[in-house]
Amino acid sequence: MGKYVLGVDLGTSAVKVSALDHSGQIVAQESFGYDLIQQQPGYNEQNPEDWVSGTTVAIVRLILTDHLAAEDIEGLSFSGQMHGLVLLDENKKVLRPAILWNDTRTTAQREEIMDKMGDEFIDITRNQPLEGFTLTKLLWVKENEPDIWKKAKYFVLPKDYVRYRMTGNLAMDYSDATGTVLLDVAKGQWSQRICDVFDIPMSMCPPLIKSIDLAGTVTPAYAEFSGLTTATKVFGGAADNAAGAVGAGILEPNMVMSSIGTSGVVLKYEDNADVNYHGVLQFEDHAIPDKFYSMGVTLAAGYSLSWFKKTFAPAEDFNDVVASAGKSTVGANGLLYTPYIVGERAPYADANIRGSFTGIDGIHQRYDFVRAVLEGIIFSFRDLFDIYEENGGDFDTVVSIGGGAKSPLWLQIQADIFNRKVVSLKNEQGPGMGAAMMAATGLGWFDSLQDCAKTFVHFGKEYQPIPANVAKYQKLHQIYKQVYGQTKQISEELLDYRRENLN
Ligand SMILES: Nc1ncnc2c1ncn2[C@@H]1O[C@H](COP(=O)(O)OP(=O)(O)O)[C@@H](O)[C@H]1O
Ligand SMILES: O=C(CO)[C@@H](O)[C@H](O)COP(=O)(O)O
Repeated sequence: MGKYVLGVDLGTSAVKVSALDHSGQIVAQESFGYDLIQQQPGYNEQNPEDWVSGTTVAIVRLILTDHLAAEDIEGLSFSGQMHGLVLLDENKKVLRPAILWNDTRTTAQREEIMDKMGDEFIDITRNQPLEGFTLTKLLWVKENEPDIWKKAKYFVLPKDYVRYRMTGNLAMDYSDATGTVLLDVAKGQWSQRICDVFDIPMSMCPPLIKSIDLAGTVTPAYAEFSGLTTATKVFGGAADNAAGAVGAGILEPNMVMSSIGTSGVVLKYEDNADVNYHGVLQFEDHAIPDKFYSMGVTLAAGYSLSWFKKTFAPAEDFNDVVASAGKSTVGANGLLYTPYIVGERAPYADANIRGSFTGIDGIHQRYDFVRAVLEGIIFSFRDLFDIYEENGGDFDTVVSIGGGAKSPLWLQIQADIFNRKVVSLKNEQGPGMGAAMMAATGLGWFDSLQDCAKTFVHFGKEYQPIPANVAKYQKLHQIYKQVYGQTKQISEELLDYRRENLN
């Protein structure tokens, strides 16, 4: 039996590869960053080759720098940024840069889908056809890039492409397939009806596999490229939020996950598909066979903070900038931020809304702005909690994961705004941990992901809500909720201005 599994977390800002042993300890970790290509407002692309190179560099470093013996790496699996469209030709060569989950150019296609299918679409896929999801991107290419469309023979999602390059086999797991909005969720198959209505050949849809299924072994070519051996087994993996939920131990309905990555997510485990959020929240297949989860997504969570830091504090240490918010007050001395800087997905499915600071006063310091950004992101999560509460959601524990969970101040702000206990993980790598757990379970180290969680998932510090702060944040959230409606028209006019003045 090999000593290690690798969890490959293919994020939007970077790929992080973690090596774990049988006890779930992370023995080594390497990452490699890449950029977004943003050619126009609303456009977000990445080059799939950057994902392959980044993943390979991280694996090479694990072997050469961290001295893991390649033959000890028994298996690996993935957590992948969701929805991004990777189009391949008949030789499985990439046809254009991938169009990502946070790319919102596809409002016309979203409307076209709803005009043609309406509620039938939501009944089949359990989701609205939002700009971020893969089907709208497929239709955009079909309508705007006919030469590329003619050559397109297959589509996959980001981690599926990396897995294909490692194994030579094309596949997609169910958890990511739900996010394409081409899956008939009840039947667990690609939807013939949706493919027919939009004239998409079924042959473009890759074979479906489970997250813990074996997808293949490392090819001789990839072994040479990466230093891995051809004996290493590669397992399906999951959408990053499904993987994050596994890695955060979200395996019971009384727990909720709050993830602050580039995007932000509030996610709830769903035992069955009976609950219906009518597309207001996303509804997805879980990495755990025959289980589901629902979630609401804030498009720019960690991205808001990274944008702020890059723009206003480029030379400073990230931790110092975040910690400076401690010099401000609850409510950032009366400054409010809405994180709609790339549009929003939930609770407002609105590609044209843009962010704002409201209440700027001559007394405000930069640290108040940082605090307002941290709080504004969590107010947007609070909007999602409100939806769960309106639907009878009953939960007492929030597990916080993602890069944002590195900040103790931000974890306390979450506890105060959610008015619930917030726990962090001992290691904040929820999705990477989940990916490694899928490899460990696929290899038979454990009988199930739930069984694996007992050994691999360890909670860290608990943050309890502070009653005086809870009361203040409840008042501020009522004010925050007014900003969307009052900035909607202004945002649209400003976006029109930008589009007219593109150079
Ligand atoms: N020290 C920190 N404190 C708080 N937030 C941080 C810190 N470092 C990074 N972040 C946030 O974490 C986000 C990245 O989280 P991560 O889970 O790695 O994202 P992704 O999977 O999308 O690549 C960044 O956008 C940043 O805002
Ligand atoms: O679009 C979604 C979920 O529907 C995002 O959550 C992406 O899956 C990107 O995740 P991060 O890079 O922020 O982890």
